[in-house]
Amino acid sequence: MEVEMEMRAGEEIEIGQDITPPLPPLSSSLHHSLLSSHCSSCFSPLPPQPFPPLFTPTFPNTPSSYYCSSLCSSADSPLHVSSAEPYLLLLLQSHPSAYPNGDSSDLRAALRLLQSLPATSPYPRVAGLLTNRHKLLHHHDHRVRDGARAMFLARKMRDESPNFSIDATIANVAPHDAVLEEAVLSLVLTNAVEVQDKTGRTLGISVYGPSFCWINHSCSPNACYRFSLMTPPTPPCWPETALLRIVPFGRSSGRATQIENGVCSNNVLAKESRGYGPRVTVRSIKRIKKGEEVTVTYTDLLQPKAMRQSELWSRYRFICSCTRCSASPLTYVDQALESN
Ligand SMILES: C[S@@+](CC[C@H](N)C(=O)[O-])C[C@H]1O[C@@H](n2cnc3c(N)ncnc32)[C@H](O)[C@@H]1O
Repeated sequence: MEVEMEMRAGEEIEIGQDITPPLPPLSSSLHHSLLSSHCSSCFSPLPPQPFPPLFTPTFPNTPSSYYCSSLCSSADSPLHVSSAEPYLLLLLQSHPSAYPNGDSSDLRAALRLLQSLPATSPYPRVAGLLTNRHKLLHHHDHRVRDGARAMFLARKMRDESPNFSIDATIANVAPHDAVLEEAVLSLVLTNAVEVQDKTGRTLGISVYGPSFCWINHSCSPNACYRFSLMTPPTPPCWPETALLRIVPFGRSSGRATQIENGVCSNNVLAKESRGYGPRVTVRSIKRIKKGEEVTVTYTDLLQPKAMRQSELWSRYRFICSCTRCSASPLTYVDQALESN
């Protein structure tokens, strides 16, 4: 039976309080267009050129990862290479039709996650995180099919290196070869958040553990989140339970039950978390009673209801039924947004 996860307040929470510690990402990746201007490890802008090469790209004249310091390079470049990212970037450069989406950040975050996952990962959850693979594929989601195929090809090229031929590799992919890649890419599309700097500029995406990813959406949320960009060496990794003021609940057949073991012991990837990269902290924006569900928004709340719903459907394939969306007549705020 499928269990849906949610997070609830474990204690009374006043407005404007941090309710999680700064949580490190399981996987993150810069947006494709920022690869040559920002550090792939800490996401900060690269110093002006020329700066000493800190990492030699696998393929010359192909987009790659660059780093602002030798610490960032030694923290991140082994995963960049072992996850098959250089092969994906080479593939997308020479065969852009392999993933017409343009931005490769979701595929790269998924490749990195795949590299650090335990070999036996159960479906429909991987490391506790919902994949939503069936739901996304059921709605003919080409992002998942095309993206998983590109990920599969990149991993195959890495494994066959140096004897691969891109054209021969593409021709030899069978329709059901990329099931694992489909699951992990679906997980990224379902759970990743856009990382923004202090000015609100979007830098890339990150996937966090269950303490963050089990928080559901509401168009009238009681919490928000912010990022802190961390340069290695970072302060010691917070145990996920330190300062964690929210507790996980599993809902099946409408009934919600608290998950006894807490988040940390359920999080098989907690030990694998990179410790560097953008950390996320959740903060209350309303008073939250003990036992009340904690929610954030997955969409721009300054849009009319129809646009919010359409965005949530096209990205996540769910219809929001929060109090604001089901209010009839429309709330005062929604009336004002509709008339603009
Ligand atoms: C980041 S996960 C949130 C945790 C998720 N409920 C779980 O069981 O792991 C995002 C997914 O949760 C579900 N979800 C989140 N907010 C929702 C809402 N307000 N109504 C219905 N489904 C929601 C959707 O399936 C969405 O793709």
